Amino acid sequence: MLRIAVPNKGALSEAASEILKESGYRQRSGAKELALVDIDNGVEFFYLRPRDIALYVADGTLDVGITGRDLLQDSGAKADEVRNLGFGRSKFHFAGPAGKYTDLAELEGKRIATSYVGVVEKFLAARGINATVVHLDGAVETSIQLGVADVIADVVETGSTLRAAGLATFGEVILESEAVLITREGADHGDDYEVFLRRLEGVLVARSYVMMDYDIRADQVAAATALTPGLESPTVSPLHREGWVAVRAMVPRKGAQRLMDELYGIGARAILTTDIHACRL
Ligand SMILES: Nc1ncnc2c1ncn2[C@@H]1O[C@H](COP(=O)(O)OP(=O)(O)OP(=O)(O)O)[C@@H](O)[C@H]1O
Ligand SMILES: O=P(O)(O)OC[C@H]1O[C@H](OP(=O)(O)OP(=O)(O)O)[C@H](O)[C@@H]1O
Ligand SMILES: [Mg+2]
Repeated sequence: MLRIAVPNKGALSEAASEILKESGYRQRSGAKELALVDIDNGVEFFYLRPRDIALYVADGTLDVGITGRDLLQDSGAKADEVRNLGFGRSKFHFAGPAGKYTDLAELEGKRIATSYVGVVEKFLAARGINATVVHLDGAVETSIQLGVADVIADVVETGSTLRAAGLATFGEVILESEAVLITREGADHGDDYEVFLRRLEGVLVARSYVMMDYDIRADQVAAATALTPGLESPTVSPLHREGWVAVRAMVPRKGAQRLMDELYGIGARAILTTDIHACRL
């Protein structure tokens, strides 16, 4: 059986279970369930802290896992990213009292509070900056007010937690993160793994593409299909109306509205987009 680690709590947990459900796998019915066997699909799921998942996967205890890129890098575990999953996006930043810091060189000699000691120490070493790293489990924004740190290094999503604490980021983004699928380097997990990957890929493509249909005059087909080339090639079917054809192609969801405007501009009519729920390419 393929053994898969899924975040049990936190920012990645719900979205991870959601994508697995969309991919046709059983998921647990309550947060207290720690493991679940999906016999029909030959897969066993283990619900674990996202921070621990890379370690289980790297040592071969589990075959595949969903975790955050930042957590994977922080752990230093020898697991590989197989696929980015498009949710749980965040940026890792240094931050201090608003207006007080502008440059990362100012970190020299400071006390830096973080839950991501691995990421921060690697960054400081690469820049040759000497600073003291203070390890906290969470709520790091409060540590400055409480006097245990001068600056923090943390995950920023909307920025509202920083603002509420009177803090602001400074310097460049240290790391752009999102949920990723990880596995052990060089591992061969067999057919159930290949099916798992194809199913996930199908859902990810379905999320980022829409199906577009439109009617157009036959003499404009070349121009229109240049705009909507599809994945393999667009379907062009005759219409009852003389000199017109119907075209069907998958197009990226992002930019679909602009594409509809352009198609309309070259004479296409009855332009429709519809969601795709799953696919195999
Ligand atoms: N708003 C967010 N807050 C925290 N982590 C986020 C956020 N958005 C995305 N993430 C990502 O989620 C992962 C952190 O997961 P984790 O479960 O440790 O977070 P958490 O929400 O802080 O959970 P908890 O605090 O309940 O332990 C990281 O990969 C991080 O980049
Ligand atoms: O930019 P934002 O949208 O405000 O999100 C980022 C905040 O969310 C997370 O905290 P969480 O709620 O997980 O609490 P924790 O620090 O105790 O883990 C993270 O550590 C930041 O504090
Ligand atoms: Mg947290």
